[in-house]
Amino acid sequence: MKHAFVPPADLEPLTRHPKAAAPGRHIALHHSTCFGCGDDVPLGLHLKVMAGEGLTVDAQMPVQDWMQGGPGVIHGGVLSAAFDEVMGTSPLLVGAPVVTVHLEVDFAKPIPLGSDLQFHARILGSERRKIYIDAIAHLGDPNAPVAGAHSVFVVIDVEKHFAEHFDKRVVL
Ligand SMILES: CCCCC/C=C\C/C=C\C/C=C\C/C=C\CCCC(=O)SCCNC(=O)CCNC(=O)[C@H](O)C(C)(C)COP(=O)(O)OP(=O)(O)OC[C@H]1O[C@@H](n2cnc3c(N)ncnc32)[C@H](O)[C@@H]1OP(=O)(O)O
Repeated sequence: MKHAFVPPADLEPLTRHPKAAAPGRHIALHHSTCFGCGDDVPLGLHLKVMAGEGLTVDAQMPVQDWMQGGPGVIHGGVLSAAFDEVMGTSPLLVGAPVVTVHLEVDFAKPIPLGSDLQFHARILGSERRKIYIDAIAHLGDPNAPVAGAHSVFVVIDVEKHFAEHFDKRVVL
């Protein structure tokens, strides 16, 4: 798949945290009203990101009617949000809470409503506080991706980062 993003060639390798979720287990450390992964939001992606082998994660998302952009196909922004969630969860494998600073998405094929979209993301490495990640989405054959993404996340101190906004959080 065509893409323009070039990660730095000299990224530091990262290693799995000893307490990281085992391959095949759900990585559950975000909050229940998150648009991407929360169980308590009526309109959300409800993604369950699963630890994979090494520094990889997997997720699956049924493409529902409300996600429509062009007639009969997924909206590019919904797909981008799903990539953000899947990739943003993966640094928990290395014990690092992050926020997104950069996200690029390549749309290779129209993705029909009603399809079962699969995601696979991998951590490429780090440079200081930045973690580079890429991902693909496919409809059953990982060798035939329908979309791809590249991202840069930055490791944060969660309490400090959200201190100013925490009181405005939505609790359902
Ligand atoms: C109780 C509630 C708990 C909630 C917990 C939430 C999250 C964390 C926990 C776990 C994560 C689990 C699951 C997450 C799932 C999904 C993830 C969704 C993530 C999102 O959806 S999150 C929303 C959108 N996100 C933002 O809301 C970020 C806004 N942003 C900032 O808050 C600042 O930007 C900050 C703090 C990130 C950095 O600021 P700073 O002052 O600390 O540091 P600085 O500026 O030096 O940047 C450091 C290095 O990043 C480079 N850098 C900066 N910007 C760049 C860019 N655009 N492209 C390439 N590189 C960039 C610099 O160049 C430098 O690199 P270098 O080291 O090479 O100089």
